[in-house]
Amino acid sequence: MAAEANSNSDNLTLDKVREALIRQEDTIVFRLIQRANFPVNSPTYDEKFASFSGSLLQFVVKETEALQSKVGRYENPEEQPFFPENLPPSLVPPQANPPVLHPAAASININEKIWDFYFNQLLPLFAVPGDDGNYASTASSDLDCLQAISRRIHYGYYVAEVKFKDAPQDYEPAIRAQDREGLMKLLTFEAVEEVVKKRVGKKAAVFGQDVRLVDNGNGKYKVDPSVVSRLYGEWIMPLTKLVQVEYLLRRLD
Ligand SMILES: O=C(O)C(=O)C[C@]1(C(=O)O)C=C[C@@H](O)C=C1
Repeated sequence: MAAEANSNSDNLTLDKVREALIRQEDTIVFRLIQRANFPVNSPTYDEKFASFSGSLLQFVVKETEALQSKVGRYENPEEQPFFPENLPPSLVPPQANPPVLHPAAASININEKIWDFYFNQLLPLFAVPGDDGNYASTASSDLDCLQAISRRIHYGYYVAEVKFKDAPQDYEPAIRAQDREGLMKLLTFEAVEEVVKKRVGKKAAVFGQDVRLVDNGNGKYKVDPSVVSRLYGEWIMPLTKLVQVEYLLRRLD
């Protein structure tokens, strides 16, 4: 169950879900700043590292996800693993909260797309070229970024659920017609997207400034605010909308 929204579907409102998305912006911006402390460190991603069967990054992600699965991380619908195959079961008793989401949410995991844009497009925009040898820290920092971004995007389940509950008469015809485009139009609020892009850029400027006692810093940011706005505009919001559409398409099953 979503810790940040509410444990009861009747208490779930669009305002509350949007507040949860706003809080997650802070986490994402801070984690990008953390990752930007290291250069690209490309050996982290070499197809084969030392005696591992894949890269050091894959090893860190798979082993971390296995541990987190045992302690119940993936019992939360918005927490989706990057390597869902063969994850060990949770050893933690399930929570007694009534489910808020349609069970279809469990089958929607778009982490492959997130992995792809993060490593192939985003990372080169905010990590400087170079190699300082800190591969383990780099990999865990990447995983921190990936998990925060993935959680935010899969939070689309709750956004979609609340929109559906607020206006079933608008959504049901498009769902019955399996009309992706129609659903996309219904759930899109361009004015909200513009505000989100501006706000996350501002957060990157505020959180990522160089703080000095004597003067007001050097005007440089740890992560370029325009890259954070772009992250939201090109990837995070479009993929959150994709999760919403996928969820709604199955909402009446
Ligand atoms: O706030 C909403 O209504 C959402 O659906 C979330 C979100 C976003 O990802 O931030 C996505 C689509 C909307 O066009 C606006 C914002």
